Amino acid sequence: MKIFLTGYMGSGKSVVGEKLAKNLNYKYVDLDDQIEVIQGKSINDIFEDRGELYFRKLESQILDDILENNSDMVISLGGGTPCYGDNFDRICAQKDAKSIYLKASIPTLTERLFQEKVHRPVISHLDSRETLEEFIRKHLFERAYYYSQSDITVNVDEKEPEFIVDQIIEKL
Ligand SMILES: Nc1ncnc2c1ncn2[C@@H]1O[C@H](COP(=O)(O)OP(=O)(O)O)[C@@H](O)[C@H]1O
Ligand SMILES: O=C(O)C1=C[C@@H](OP(=O)(O)O)[C@@H](O)[C@H](O)C1
Ligand SMILES: [Mg+2]
Repeated sequence: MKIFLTGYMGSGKSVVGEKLAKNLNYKYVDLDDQIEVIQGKSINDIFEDRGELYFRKLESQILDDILENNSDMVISLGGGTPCYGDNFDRICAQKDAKSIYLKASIPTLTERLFQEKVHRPVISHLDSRETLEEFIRKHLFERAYYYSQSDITVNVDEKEPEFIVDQIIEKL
């Protein structure tokens, strides 16, 4: 089975995904890490040198490779992956797969992303906590349309990653 983690930046897809894969003894793929390895560049540098559109094309191509692979695996998507092109339709069309939305509140996302925005080119220009929060509010409003079509939703606020893993396994 393939398990896709969806959700906004900072919702914990990478942290939870890795632990979930260990727990299930599944292969683990972080889509962003794959892109960085294949390109030999950080996500920031890809955005800066080639632009977001180029990044979105890579993201979609690597998703194709994952969809063609038949191993059991947990895949941490990027926050934008389900929201571009037909990526989410292709994920939904995959046999023996489940998508899981890690749902975090705006205050939780703002708190986490304010510490880590330098690694995320989509938000790195937002200087204050207030502008970041306002951006997240609008952006999440658009993107939640996609995330909420996932098979399973798990609320992640104030929960340890290990507890979230247990909840996912229970819901699966
Ligand atoms: N359940 C959690 N509780 C506390 N901190 C978390 C939790 N999940 C993720 N984090 C922290 O939030 C930040 C973003 O997590 P990450 O897994 O990179 O999110 P994503 O891949 O969805 O962008 C990291 O610093 C991570 O350690
Ligand atoms: O939401 C987005 O558009 C993005 C999310 C990032 O992944 P995380 O959600 O793991 O931070 C990464 O793919 C890139 O910076 C763009
Ligand atoms: Mg991530």
